[in-house]
Amino acid sequence: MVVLRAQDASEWSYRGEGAVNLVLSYSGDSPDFIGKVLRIQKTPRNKSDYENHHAALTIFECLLWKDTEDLVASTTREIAEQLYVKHVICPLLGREHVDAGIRVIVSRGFLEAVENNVLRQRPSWRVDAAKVNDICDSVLLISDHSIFPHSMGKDEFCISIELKPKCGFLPSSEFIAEGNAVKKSVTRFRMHQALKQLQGKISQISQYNPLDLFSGSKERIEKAINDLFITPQNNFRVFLNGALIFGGEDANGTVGEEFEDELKNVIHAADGMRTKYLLELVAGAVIKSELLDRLLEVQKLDNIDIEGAIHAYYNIISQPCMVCNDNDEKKLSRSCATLHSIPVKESLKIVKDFLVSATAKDLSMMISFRPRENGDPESPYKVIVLEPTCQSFDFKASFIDLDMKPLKKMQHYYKLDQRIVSCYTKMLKADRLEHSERINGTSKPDE
Ligand SMILES: O=P(O)(O)O[C@@H]1[C@@H](OP(=O)(O)O)[C@H](OP(=O)(O)O)[C@H](O)[C@H](OP(=O)(O)O)[C@H]1OP(=O)(O)O
Ligand SMILES: Nc1ncnc2c1ncn2[C@@H]1O[C@H](COP(=O)(O)OP(=O)(O)OP(=O)(O)O)[C@@H](O)[C@H]1O
Ligand SMILES: [Zn+2]
Repeated sequence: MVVLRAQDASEWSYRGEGAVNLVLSYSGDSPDFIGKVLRIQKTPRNKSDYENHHAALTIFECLLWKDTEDLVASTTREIAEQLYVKHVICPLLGREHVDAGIRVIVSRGFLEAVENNVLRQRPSWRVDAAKVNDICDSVLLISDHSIFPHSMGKDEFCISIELKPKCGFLPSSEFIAEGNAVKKSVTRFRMHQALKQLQGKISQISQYNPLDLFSGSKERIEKAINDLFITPQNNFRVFLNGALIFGGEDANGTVGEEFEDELKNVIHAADGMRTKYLLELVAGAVIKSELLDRLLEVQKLDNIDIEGAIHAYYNIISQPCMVCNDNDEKKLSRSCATLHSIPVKESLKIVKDFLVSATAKDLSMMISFRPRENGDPESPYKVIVLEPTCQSFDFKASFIDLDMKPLKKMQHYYKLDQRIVSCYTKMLKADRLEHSERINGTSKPDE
């Protein structure tokens, strides 16, 4: 069995990270690791924000996932996470687009050495927020979706686009309180932008509309990709041969000659045209891959919204419902109370579906392209043609970041939802008062 030790750490370099995991790419020559990345769990420095990520499923989570093979028998959270992807997510999103990965044993020395080696490449706010969880004894080894396996010769190029689409539909649940009706016409993404701006998390509101990306319409998809490019935030990144060339943590969306230059070996077009053509290529691949149709179905497992699912959550944990307790009947939608008399089995289904949907609303897609030479033999990949340059590309699309969301997060989801709506509604009111003319042109519903 392969065990990664301190002396192996130098072969792994920083690829990226999110809130929970650090991802490293491989630069050594072991056939076991070529074309793979390691996904290593982090732990928050301020532990009070989270559970201990290493602990296995809680009692109520065991109840929730009891029908899912060996998931509940997992002795650590890492094992449970991997089985969740394998048994729950893969069948829903398609095995051909998901790699559940395998667990690799690591020594504490390896984790410490890796942490030291990558420290300078990590964004400082991510370093302040979390460190490698060195009590983990295994990490996940998964395919590096930003390259094509066994091909990266000197003259070969691969360009990959990472998209985080977020929620692609508007909820229509009867459990949404009257005062929150705006949720039915404005996307969660758009409303969340307002809160993030207020919190100083973003400097510019993104014009990206997830409904465009999921629309199936070529023009709207192209618009969505353009908007993502203009304001990438954490929703859009570009990698060339596995190295980040656009977007990322401190992305400000500056479009420059440098980026055009980087594309030279991939898109054969005149200066000033390559970025445009790349974005067209991405839109074409989004349509051709049909991945978003499948993703949308999974997202829609959340069919009663957090304002309904929260009541089912309290049924499961057998505690008085804080939402019903805190609100007088008039504020809540009339049917909420009925959710407290449904059978446990139904509550479990509602919450399970909600959490699976939460994974689908937070995942990212990686779409990778490799130029095909004329006369290339048949390809195992899909092929797409970029009309303006007459180039054809192999392309593949995969989902990443498929984490199981902790059951305990249900309360957080409810509170965040209320905060997002309330912030957006207040902003609208303030805007109406102060700039009634301007707002008339910009607050149209998201459809
Ligand atoms: O709640 P959201 O929509 O803000 O999503 C969170 C993401 O924020 P975003 O708005 O995409 O920047 C957030 O992303 P960032 O840390 O902001 O890059 C995480 O993905 C978080 O999931 P987890 O806690 O890592 O399991 C995400 O939490 P979940 O809601 O998916 O649990
Ligand atoms: N299989 C992969 N192939 C190539 N790059 C990857 C892969 N998995 C992750 N990455 C890169 O590493 C980054 C961080 O990974 P990931 O999104 O899984 O972290 P996370 O902490 O779980 O994220 P989040 O904050 O959304 O929960 C990704 O944004 C992506 O750029
Ligand atoms: Zn309730």
